[in-house]
Amino acid sequence: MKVVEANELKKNYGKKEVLTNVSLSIEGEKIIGLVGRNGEGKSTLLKLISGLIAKDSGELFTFGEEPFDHLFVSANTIYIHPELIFPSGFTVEQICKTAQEFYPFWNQIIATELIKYFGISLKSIPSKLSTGERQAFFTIFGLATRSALTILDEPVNGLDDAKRKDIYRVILKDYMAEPRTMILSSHLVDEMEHLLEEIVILNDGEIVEHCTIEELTNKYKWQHGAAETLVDGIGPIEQNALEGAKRIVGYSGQNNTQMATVKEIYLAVTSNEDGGIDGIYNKTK
Ligand SMILES: Nc1ncnc2c1ncn2[C@@H]1O[C@H](COP(=O)(O)OP(=O)(O)OP(=O)(O)O)[C@@H](O)[C@H]1O
Repeated sequence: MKVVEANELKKNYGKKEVLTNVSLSIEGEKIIGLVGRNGEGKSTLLKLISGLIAKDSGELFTFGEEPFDHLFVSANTIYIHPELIFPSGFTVEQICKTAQEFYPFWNQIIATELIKYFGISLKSIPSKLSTGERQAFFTIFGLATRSALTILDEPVNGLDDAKRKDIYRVILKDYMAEPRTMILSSHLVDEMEHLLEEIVILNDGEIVEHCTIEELTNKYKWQHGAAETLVDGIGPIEQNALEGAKRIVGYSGQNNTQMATVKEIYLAVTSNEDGGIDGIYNKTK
């Protein structure tokens, strides 16, 4: 069964069109990265998949069901995001205890041991934790539910370098201990790339790429040469005094190419080629 299936999915907030035409198919146990620029609609898509908000039109199925307000979907899906709110006054320990009643595969040992490892007191109240501590708790909570569809929206938000490294390791270990479908959304593509089997790139209300990391890096490459010799590319041309111009292009066998990183490809695929910040300042001259 497909875990997620979307066809021509649309979502607006009032007059603001956010998702205009999303088609997506996710199946199997794997870790998938969802990336896109700020405000492109990643969280909106994840909320739709989790059944927290309703679509406007198109088709959307999670575990074969229309997800909005669907008990089976909510029992098998966890959506963790930095603005998560737990019942006020509940301690971390009480939240974990209550979670056992909601989540049939809840792993109490993993939850409490990881919470302690990250230096969080079981007696603390999430709203009183520091941003990084709270996020670590949220991500641990999401993983400990062991939900068949585990969605982590910005799982390392506010965490320092060392803690981010730890959280990535925890995500991978937890996935290996209990393989399931995980969707991670983050802007730190280069940091989480090693965890991902597939990547989904959202841009202008649509999915512009959904493939394995290997397919992505085989598809787009840096092309080098004099500016006038470069074929039309997708990214901005970067001038380099020694090497001539270079840009990322859909690879079509040119021999003046070299591998681009996932982050470079993501930035090129989602760039809007207006005048940018330079253009704004040039207007004032
Ligand atoms: N409840 C809402 N009401 C009105 N507009 C909303 C609402 N939620 C989100 N938006 C708008 O929809 C757009 C997409 O928001 P969303 O949070 O899905 O983007 P995102 O890709 O997750 O962004 P970011 O990377 O900055 O977290 C934004 O322009 C946002 O302002």
